[in-house]
Amino acid sequence: MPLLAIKNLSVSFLTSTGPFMAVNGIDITVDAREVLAIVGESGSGKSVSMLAVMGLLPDSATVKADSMVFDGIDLLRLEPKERRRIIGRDVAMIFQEPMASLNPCFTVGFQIEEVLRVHMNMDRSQRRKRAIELLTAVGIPDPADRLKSYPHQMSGGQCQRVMIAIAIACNPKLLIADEPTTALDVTIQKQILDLLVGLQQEHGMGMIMITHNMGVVAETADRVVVQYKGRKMEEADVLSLFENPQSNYTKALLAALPENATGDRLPTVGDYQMEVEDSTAVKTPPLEAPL
Ligand SMILES: Nc1ncnc2c1ncn2[C@@H]1O[C@H](COP(=O)(O)OP(=O)(O)OP(=O)(O)O)[C@@H](O)[C@H]1O
Repeated sequence: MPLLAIKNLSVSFLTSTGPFMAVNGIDITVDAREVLAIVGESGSGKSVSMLAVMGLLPDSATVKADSMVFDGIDLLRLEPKERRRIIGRDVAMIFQEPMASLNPCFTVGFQIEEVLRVHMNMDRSQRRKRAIELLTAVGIPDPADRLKSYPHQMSGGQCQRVMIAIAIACNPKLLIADEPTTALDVTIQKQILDLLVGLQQEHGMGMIMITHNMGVVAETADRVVVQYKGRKMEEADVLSLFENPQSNYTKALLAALPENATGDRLPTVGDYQMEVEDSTAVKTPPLEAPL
């Protein structure tokens, strides 16, 4: 049984110009201990799909799905309070902007301990001990001292490490990482990816890695879902996707990698004249790389 199985997820937003369909009939599964990457360009509905699982979308969103089963329980059939209890403890999410995700008014120690207080029912000394353990696990030196730091006293990479510490604080079964390295310096990105994959393996978590970066997919994923304009274009294990992509959109994403450039300029996804008619049909594109 998969850890998470979503069937036929759709999300639409009420906007001033009428309803806007951000996610359109997507199925997603991830197994325990598996890393699933959801890849696609900006606006393809990657974040919205996962925010729907977390129950974090605004009131203007309408979420529909046939089922959304996590660890054997259909989240759609739970009372909001019960759903929040499961989601906060067993499913954790980290976001692109670590500085924006942490509260600037509280020390990182307070913010880590708050999660432990709410979800793990630990007393003060247990929380402090666990917070030090967590900062050690995410590679922050002098953890006992750093607990007293405010987010602005730490670098972007360190803040992302703190966010990861908060995310794994309750030993979640599933970790959703939404573009966790995009806002970071290139030299730090690899360290954070390695940290995430290391923790995923050590703790046996399932992980969903949302990214627009095929390099990140290659580094981290076992399996990949490719999304475009709210629809699933392709799903494959990572090797098959890179060696034998089926959809033209995936081919376009791969062709746009700098190492695959063949002409004077990089091809763009637009060069492949994407036309989405239904979740599987994409018109045959001109596949030669542009000159
Ligand atoms: N609250 C909202 N109201 C209206 N439209 C929204 C809202 N949130 C997201 N959208 C739209 O839904 C679509 C999908 O957004 P989403 O953030 O999931 O894209 P994404 O693939 O994760 O891209 P990115 O990597 O840029 O975050 C976008 O067109 C976005 O503008």
